[in-house]
Amino acid sequence: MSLNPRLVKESFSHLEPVASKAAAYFYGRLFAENPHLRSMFPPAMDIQRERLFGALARMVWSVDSPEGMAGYLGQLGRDHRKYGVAPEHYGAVGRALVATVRRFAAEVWDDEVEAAWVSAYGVAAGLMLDAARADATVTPAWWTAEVVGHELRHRDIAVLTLRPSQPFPYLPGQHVTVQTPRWPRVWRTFSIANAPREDNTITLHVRSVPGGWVSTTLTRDTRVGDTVMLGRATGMMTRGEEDTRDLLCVAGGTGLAPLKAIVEDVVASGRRPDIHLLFGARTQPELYDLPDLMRLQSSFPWLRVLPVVSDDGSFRGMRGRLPEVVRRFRSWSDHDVYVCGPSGMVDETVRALQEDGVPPARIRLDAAVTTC
Ligand SMILES: NC(=O)C1=CN([C@@H]2O[C@H](COP(=O)(O)OP(=O)(O)OC[C@H]3O[C@@H](n4cnc5c(N)ncnc54)[C@H](O)[C@@H]3O)[C@@H](O)[C@H]2O)C=CC1
Repeated sequence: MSLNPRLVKESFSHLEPVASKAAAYFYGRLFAENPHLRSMFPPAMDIQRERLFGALARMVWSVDSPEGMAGYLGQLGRDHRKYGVAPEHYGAVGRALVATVRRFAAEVWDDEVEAAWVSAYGVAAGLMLDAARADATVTPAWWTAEVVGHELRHRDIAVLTLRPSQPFPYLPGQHVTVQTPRWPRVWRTFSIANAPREDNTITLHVRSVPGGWVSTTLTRDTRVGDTVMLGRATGMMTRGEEDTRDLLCVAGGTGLAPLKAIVEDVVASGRRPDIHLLFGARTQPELYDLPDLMRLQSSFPWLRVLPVVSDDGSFRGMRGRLPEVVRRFRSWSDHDVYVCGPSGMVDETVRALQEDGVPPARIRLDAAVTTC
């Protein structure tokens, strides 16, 4: 059976306009044929459905680029270890997937298209399984971690320090998935807010969002001494050895977390680039980490921390929306720039930077972190 990227892509385009229906059908079919698999998934499947489609779309669009496919699916395979996924589950998923595409791409479906999907899924599953097997020889599927610090810095924002029970490797700028005992099988992603420490602890900045099971539990119902589970750290918003330019970090709200980790890492490296850290919040009390940032600034004179408040006329410091402050402050065209925060803020800030002449390759963002 040959891999035929064109047939896979053409047939998949019939699913895209009906993505949520197709995802619901896929899981319905999977659980009807394999009821024992239902207990591996969280009670509410909405985020799961979105993730499935996002993952499928990435697989399909990289199907003719072996490197892109291997990189992404390898990561996915390693990440799926924490769900308890075993080799036999791949067959069940493959059958439900092919049945789903057959149903929603019925008008173009024939034996050739079916063969193309079976072949593409076989390659994808093989890449995921190989990566998961190799990973199992070097790291656990997940880590337990004790909560050793919990500070409610604002009504809705907590800073948690966790001590994983085994060495927890990560790079500054990466994020981690967290599960709490209150919500089994519900994993949510948070950025790590510190450069690696000798005591192996990590810090997370968590804002409780309305309806957010994990974020609310971590903010309001978690205490020192509690235990959580961590998945492996992932993410591409990291610094390379060759990154030696001055830095601009633009942080909106808890989007500060990964940028603080990067700044701490630069400070610890002994290098001395100028760093501007714009930390934006809607109100002054939401500048939840300012005292810590000011301490960091006083120990590293090349760092300038600039708090910016958007919705509070009584704030006596810099006021405005982050993208506008970025625009009016100075030109950043010779800087490496990291941007993290609400998606609207990130999009607008990126536009401002591009208009200023910062090349896209020097603007670093973190992909799709949903924290709720
Ligand atoms: N690794 C990642 O990608 C991470 C992403 N985040 C994301 O950061 C966000 C933080 O949310 P909050 O703390 O509630 O921030 P927030 O809503 O309180 O806003 C923080 C700052 O961003 C500005 N802002 C918000 N929306 C804007 C828009 N559309 N255009 C221009 N400026 C805007 C505000 O004026 C304020 O200065 C969440 O969406 C979270 O998912 C947080 C941590 C890590």
